[in-house]
Amino acid sequence: MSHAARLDKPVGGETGVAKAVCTSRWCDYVELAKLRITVMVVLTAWVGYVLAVPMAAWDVVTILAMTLGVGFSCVSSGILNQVWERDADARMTRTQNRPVAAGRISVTQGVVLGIATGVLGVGILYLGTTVLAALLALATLLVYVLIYTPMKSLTPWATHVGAIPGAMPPFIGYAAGTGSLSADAWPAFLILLVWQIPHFMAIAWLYRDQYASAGLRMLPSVDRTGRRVSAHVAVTSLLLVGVAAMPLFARFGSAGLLYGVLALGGTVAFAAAGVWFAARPCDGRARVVFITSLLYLPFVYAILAWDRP
Ligand code: HEM
Ligand SMILES: CC(C)=CCC/C(C)=C/CC/C(C)=C/COP(=O)(O)OP(=O)(O)O
Repeated sequence: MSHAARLDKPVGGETGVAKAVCTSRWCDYVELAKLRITVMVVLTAWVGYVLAVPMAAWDVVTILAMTLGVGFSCVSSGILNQVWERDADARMTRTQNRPVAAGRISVTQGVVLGIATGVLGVGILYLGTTVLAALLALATLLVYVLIYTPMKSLTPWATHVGAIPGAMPPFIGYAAGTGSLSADAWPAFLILLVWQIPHFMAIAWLYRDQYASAGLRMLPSVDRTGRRVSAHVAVTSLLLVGVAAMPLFARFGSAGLLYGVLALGGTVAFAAAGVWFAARPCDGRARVVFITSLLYLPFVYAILAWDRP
């Protein structure tokens, strides 16, 4: 069979963000790597580095090693997750075309690629940045693959556990720059930690039937009334405003007026979307929260990185 790219009609998915279906070998590798999420993860690590190191002291080799190290570690976590979840993935329309679930990449290939990229990522961080950055990346990888992934079929609290590795990349970037962590690294971690709950509850609301039929116990799949989903989204949306205000205080980074106006304004707008969804959960509102979440994170992180004292 030819390995030329075949672009079928885009699959919109319930989130409304269209994705092309592509069945060439290279598309398989790109999909295996979860490239879109990896790009976002690397960007959040960069912000951690920028918060840690003044521009005059930026080191190109460290930045390159951090980029490759975090990138490969994230790719590894995505591959091992897809190997582990291949049966559940095969039962959901959203994920059934993933290369391992669809059998285009074998389990052995997946395990080899997953371990190789993980060793490469953590190794590059160790050799090219700091021991702490490498250890944090290793812990992130292990928690995501060995704790979060199997927890998804057991309890809706898996999401809150998964949010911890999801929020680690800014810490890894900070540690790559300084070899340590201090108070001004915390807001970037906490913003990302709290942001993930509305981000994912919106997605899980839209895919609640698919998650249920795949045996994954996401909150919207087990809470059919939506009351607990509403509570989680409302509380975390409001909490996000609190953690996003932290950088304005001297101890946590002394961000300036630009951050105070634009980033906090953006946070209030995102929180308002979350509260609006929580007031009456429905697909339309969930789609707005999901799309706003993807716009909000790079926006607020860019201002956090830019508006330094
Ligand atoms: C508990 C944590 C998280 C969960 C369970 C989660 C889950 C998901 C899921 C299932 C999608 C796919 C939606 C679709 O198929 O339409 C998605 C999309 C996305 N997520 Fe998350 N996510 C989490 C954390 C993060 C983090 C930490 C980042 C980056 C810093 C991130 C970035 C993205 C991006 C960029 C997309 C859109 C692109 C794509 O669909 O591949 N997510 N998320
Ligand atoms: C340095 C390093 C290792 C970084 C990795 C950071 C990381 C773990 C990001 C992803 C966060 C997350 C829980 C995504 C959802 O996975 P899912 O399995 O619920 O999504 P799926 O259903 O689409 O597979």
